Amino acid sequence: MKPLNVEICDVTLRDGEQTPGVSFTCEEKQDIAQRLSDIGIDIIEAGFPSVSEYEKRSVRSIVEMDLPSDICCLSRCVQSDIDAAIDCGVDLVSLFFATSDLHLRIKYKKTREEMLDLALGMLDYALDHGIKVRFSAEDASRTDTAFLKEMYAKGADRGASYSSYADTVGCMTPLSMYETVRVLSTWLKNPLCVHCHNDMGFASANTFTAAQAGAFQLHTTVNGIGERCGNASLEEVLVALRMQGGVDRYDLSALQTLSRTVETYSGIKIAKTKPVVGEHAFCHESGIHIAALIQDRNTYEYYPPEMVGAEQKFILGKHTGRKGLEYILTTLGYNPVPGEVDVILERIKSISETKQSITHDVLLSVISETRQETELKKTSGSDKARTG
Ligand SMILES: CC(=O)SCCNC(=O)CCNC(=O)[C@H](O)C(C)(C)COP(=O)(O)OP(=O)(O)OC[C@H]1O[C@@H](n2cnc3c(N)ncnc32)[C@H](O)[C@@H]1OP(=O)(O)O
Ligand SMILES: O=C(O)CCC(=O)C(=O)O
Repeated sequence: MKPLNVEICDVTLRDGEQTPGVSFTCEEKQDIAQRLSDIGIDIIEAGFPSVSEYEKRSVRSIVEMDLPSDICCLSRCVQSDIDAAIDCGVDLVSLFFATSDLHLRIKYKKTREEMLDLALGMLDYALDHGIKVRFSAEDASRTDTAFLKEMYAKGADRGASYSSYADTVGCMTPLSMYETVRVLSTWLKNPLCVHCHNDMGFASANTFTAAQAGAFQLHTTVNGIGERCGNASLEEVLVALRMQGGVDRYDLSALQTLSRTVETYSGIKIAKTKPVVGEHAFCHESGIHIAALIQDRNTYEYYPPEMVGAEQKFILGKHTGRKGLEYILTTLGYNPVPGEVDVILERIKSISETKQSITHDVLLSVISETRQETELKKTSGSDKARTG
């Protein structure tokens, strides 16, 4: 498979931090940046320096880490925002403005032309100060295509390094994303970036589909955190790139620790069923599945857990089958005698049906209870034989 031609700009430290209630300390941001860089993430969006002095210091401190990744920050089309980005010494600034008529009217009270002129002036200002610019359309997915093309064309002509398309309210579907990105990326003079939100649950799918359609820079956040329903999730996009896009240059084995780190720092709990990093991503209870998995893991695991730094787990419960139970007992060093598995299985199912988890301790007590009963039966059997 010819690998997709893409790079990742991870925006956990900026859009991820816009998750309501989340605020990373400078040290936490540095730790996350280091981990992203270790994975091989191409660009790290370190923050939005105009938010506060502390935020500005945090962005600068990440620049000073001198990581192999390029460092980027966000800026409105406002001179003081660009000055703050320049002061931080970032490699790239994402200079954004909202391009939809709705946002232009409500937020800026300006016409398309007025706002584009203002943005182009700010683009020139940033470029004159030697900083690379991503010229970004906020709410691009609800913007008139002719205006979007005009903005991108004028930005590229002035020297913007990238044109960026934000699905700010997550209104795109994979099909509309494919069609839109195909048109834009074949037409554009500079590489296209996509920034997808998750309001319909399509952020990662839209991002991957955009890559297949020709987008170059993909925006992600760890665990998919971000405004409202979040952004495209780094781990999902990286696994899709590896499994379906032929991209193998990122070190996926660090994804579990990165994900737990961001969970701790952000306080945003990861759903158990979250792809790649959820507690259940490689966890199996169903008897039919385990019976097949113990012969060949490909039957119910699309990619090996080790690839993403995780491990396979078998859980006992209502849905356990005989083969799975036998396998677990043998792995734990118990060699069940004939009939024993059936008794243990029945007990496990009925305990589980009272909503109790079958922890290791519960299993041990079920085993020991069953064994005692088997012993008792044996003894009373031999007593009967003696007396009878
Ligand atoms: C889609 C996105 O994720 S965009 C990023 C959103 N992130 C954030 O807003 C988080 C950080 N924000 C903040 O800390 C603050 O909002 C700040 C520091 C940026 C600005 O604070 P304030 O000066 O108090 O402005 P406030 O937030 O009330 O309003 C936003 C202002 O920015 C203006 N603005 C918004 N986007 C842009 C833009 N791209 N270019 C120029 N101006 C813009 C608005 O028109 C409004 O201007 P006004 O004050 O003249 O009406
Ligand atoms: O394109 C960007 O760099 C920022 C846009 C953004 O965060 C959004 O629209 O959600």
